[in-house]
Amino acid sequence: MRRFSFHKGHGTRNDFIILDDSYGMHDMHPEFIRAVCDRHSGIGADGVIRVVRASSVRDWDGDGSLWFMDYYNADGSIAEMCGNGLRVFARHLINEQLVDSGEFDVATRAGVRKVEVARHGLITTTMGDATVADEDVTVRLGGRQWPATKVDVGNPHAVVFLEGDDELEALNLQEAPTWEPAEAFPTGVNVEFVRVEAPGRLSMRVFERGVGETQSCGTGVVATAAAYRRRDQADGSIDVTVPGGDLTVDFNGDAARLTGPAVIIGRGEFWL
Ligand SMILES: N[C@@H](CCC[C@H](N)C(=O)O)C(=O)O
Repeated sequence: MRRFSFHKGHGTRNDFIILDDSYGMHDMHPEFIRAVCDRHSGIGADGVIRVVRASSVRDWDGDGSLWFMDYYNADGSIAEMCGNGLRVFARHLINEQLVDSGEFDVATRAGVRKVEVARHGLITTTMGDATVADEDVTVRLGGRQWPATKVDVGNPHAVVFLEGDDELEALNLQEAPTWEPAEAFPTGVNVEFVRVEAPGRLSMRVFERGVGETQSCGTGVVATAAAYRRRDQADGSIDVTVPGGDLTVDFNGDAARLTGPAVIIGRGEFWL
């Protein structure tokens, strides 16, 4: 039997198991990830975040003194980036005194991201460039289809704008959306469904690659805001409401920043 300790946290109810593994000794096998993320027989989470020193990450050739956010989806797949996970990771580093101020850099597979903890408790992170493609793709779900904007936030997104009043709530996201052309997203995609509530105010639901419907997706919120900016030529910060809460995105050119809450809810020990 293997025993390990963990923390659990969430950002707008996108929830994560956090494993401290400074020197990269833990075996992050997909079967292990699936077992701990199982909501019936495991701890239950949308993903696992391993807290590891960048110098212990084989493919990392940047600043080795940083902490690296090693992110896995609940199905065991690796993702390049997780926006909500980054804030939860930052909160954990602060709580565990692994950083010595409220402003620090974090290494991720999508590059280095900056964290700023505000006095009122919200956390702002840089999210890199949100790159909106010129060509739309098609998303299908439940016998319907929509044009979708393809956005890269380090990880892949397809953003669908819905027009009808109750359409967002009526979607059945127990079913996985599909997309065309298949080559547009060779490693899968996160699909966001969006309603514009007012200028600069959006509501969104998401079907995450490697998980299914989640209560929130930080990179999805950034992708949605970037697609909205392009569609409506909008300026200024953009507020996005997801089932799990509220997040705000602002841009400097294509460079996005995401602000929202992050909470550590407890810690425990798991036997496998
Ligand atoms: N929930 C995350 C995104 C996690 C990764 C995603 N499912 C993927 O596979 O790209 C977020 O908050 O950004």
